[in-house]
Amino acid sequence: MIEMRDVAFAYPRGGELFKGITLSLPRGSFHFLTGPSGAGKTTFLRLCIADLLPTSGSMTLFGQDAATLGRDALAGMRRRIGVVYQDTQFLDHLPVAENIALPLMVAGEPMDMAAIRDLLAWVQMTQQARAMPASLSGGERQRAALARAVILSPDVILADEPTGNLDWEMSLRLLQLLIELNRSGKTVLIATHDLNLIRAVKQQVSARVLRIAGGRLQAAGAEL
Ligand SMILES: Nc1ncnc2c1ncn2[C@@H]1O[C@H](COP(=O)(O)OP(=O)(O)OP(=O)(O)O)[C@@H](O)[C@H]1O
Repeated sequence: MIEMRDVAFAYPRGGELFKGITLSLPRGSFHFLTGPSGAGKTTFLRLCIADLLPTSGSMTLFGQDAATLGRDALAGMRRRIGVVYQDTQFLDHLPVAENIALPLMVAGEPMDMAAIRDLLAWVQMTQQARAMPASLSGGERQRAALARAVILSPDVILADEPTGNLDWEMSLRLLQLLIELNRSGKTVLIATHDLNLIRAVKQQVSARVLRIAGGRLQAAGAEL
């Protein structure tokens, strides 16, 4: 799905953030990305959706070289990748159901009301369909964010500290949804600081844990 070969990245006017990254995220795999604050986890996820491009090395998305993709091709690729951010932004004047449906509108797809209802039920938000985003709890916001990230049926789901503001119980609930997606064949990559959460998930699925630190990406140590 996503492959990187000897990738290095530096922000303009910044030093090299990482280098020598070779990685494959195959179909149906489950990966965690961990590492100290500022090591580059968010940057790495932005590379995975070709929001940023490697400064050297190569990256392929769904078999195509990311550097050669034109705007339309890139937009097509991004539709196949759903992203959940730590602090998800919603359009505050639209109810939850419309917020979840936004990617359909942006993609020019018909409003599939049955799919929206199914997704709301899946994230246990049926009661909140008409609620406004400002009234949601942190856990509800993140579940709505996950529903929005998967409304276009992406092949890959990237989540950047999706449980950062949630308590343990709610974190597990959210992770359970991501596990379900993985079991249905989706590729999942989650950036998180929370090693306990990684341990809990690893009891249920075979997940690879990567650690980014000191500019390098490696398999995490034996503590996991
Ligand atoms: N747009 C940008 N321009 C320049 N430097 C940036 C930009 N975004 C991030 N950085 C820098 O790149 C480094 C990595 O940031 P990044 O957000 O990827 O780290 P992170 O591992 O996700 O951190 P955290 O765990 O705190 O969220 C940081 O030093 C950050 O200041």
